[in-house]
Amino acid sequence: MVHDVSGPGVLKVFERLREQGIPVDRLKDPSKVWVAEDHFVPSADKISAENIVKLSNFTREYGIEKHFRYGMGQYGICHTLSHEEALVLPGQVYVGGDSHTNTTGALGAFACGLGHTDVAYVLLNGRIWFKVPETLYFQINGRLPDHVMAKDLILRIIGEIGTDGGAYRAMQFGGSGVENMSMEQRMTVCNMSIEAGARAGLIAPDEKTFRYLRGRRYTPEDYEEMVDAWRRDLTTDSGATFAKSYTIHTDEIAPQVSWGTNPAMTWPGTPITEIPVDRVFIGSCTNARLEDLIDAARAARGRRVAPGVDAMVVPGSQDVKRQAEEMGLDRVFRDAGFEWRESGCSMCLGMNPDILEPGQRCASTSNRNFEGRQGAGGRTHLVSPVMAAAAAVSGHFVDVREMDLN
Ligand SMILES: CC(C)[C@H](C(=O)O)[C@@H](O)C(=O)O
Ligand code: SF4
Repeated sequence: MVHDVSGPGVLKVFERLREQGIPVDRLKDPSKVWVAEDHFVPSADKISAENIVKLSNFTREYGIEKHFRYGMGQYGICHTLSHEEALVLPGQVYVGGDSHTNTTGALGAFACGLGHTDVAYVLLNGRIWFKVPETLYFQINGRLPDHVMAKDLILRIIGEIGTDGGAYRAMQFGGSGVENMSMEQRMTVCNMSIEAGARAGLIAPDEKTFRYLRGRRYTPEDYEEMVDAWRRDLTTDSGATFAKSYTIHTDEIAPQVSWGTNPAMTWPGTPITEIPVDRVFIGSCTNARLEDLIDAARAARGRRVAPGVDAMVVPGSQDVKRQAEEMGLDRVFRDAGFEWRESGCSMCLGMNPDILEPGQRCASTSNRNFEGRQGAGGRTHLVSPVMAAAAAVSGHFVDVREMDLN
């Protein structure tokens, strides 16, 4: 997978190879390649327009058919499309020109992000070299308490092990807590494994996974036979050894609000209700799937965005948007004063016009609170969708467990 940032980056690598006389006139297998336009949107500036032209030329020249174009039918964030369109299947090795490619480990694929040079290599050769990572195993027991979401669980885990706690390891999640999670929640967990430095996030596929991938646009014709093989082969070996194992009881998890400028900093010791917010962003590859929007709507329904707060909802894909609209969620958000937008990365990163102004503080369902991530001089607090919506209607952070949710 390449998108509107990594695609043009890969093409630069192609140019350099061409200068050195290395042939780059055909890809190993264009049917295994797909392209998304998500990072620069919404944007009408020169660089983004040029990048979209480069991507279009690229897919035409190399015969790539799976190109999800901004503004046309189904499009959105690459890590939402990869699942919704069944572009990746359990047991596959999937690489993408984006660090959150880890998300797709939730399907039981070995999925990870690569730099432009490595992506170029894969496109041309159909293979890549990996040092097999050691595995950290997270045994999650129980069921997430009311109002506590997968985002809270993964923020809590990263808070515990640190942003290098998973460095070049696979973080595997299992146990009843994971079995009880929906596919969408599992994606949130694997998505943020990269924030602990992990090479991959991984969840063994189960009946939920198989059901989820059935009947999608790129679900293969012999899918049921594949499922039979996966049921047999893609389970955790009983004698598996892990570099380290952790046990987490879901009832210990509380709603989280990140503090500071990396996703491991979650415990400020300041009452969250004393922290006012200026902006609220419900979106990104971490938390903009249908279930996330349903959860956020529980805090928005029948309420109003607090005066002075600017809040927006950016569905992860146009299919998510359409399904949410069929459920009337757009009305819930709009009536409450949220903006309801077209899909893309939007305010997750400061690469398009959706940015914080200096000094603004944002409750964001995204995954990175690095300095200036959402705009120079802005401050980001990472939260779950329901915590973000609750902050929007309250004007400051609140503990959703104390709220009357609809
Ligand atoms: C722009 C892109 C290459 C980058 C990434 O790889 O993660 C972006 O998606 C991000 O979240 O920072
Ligand atoms: S939504 Fe954010 S984290 Fe995800 S791919 Fe886009 S910019 Fe990266």
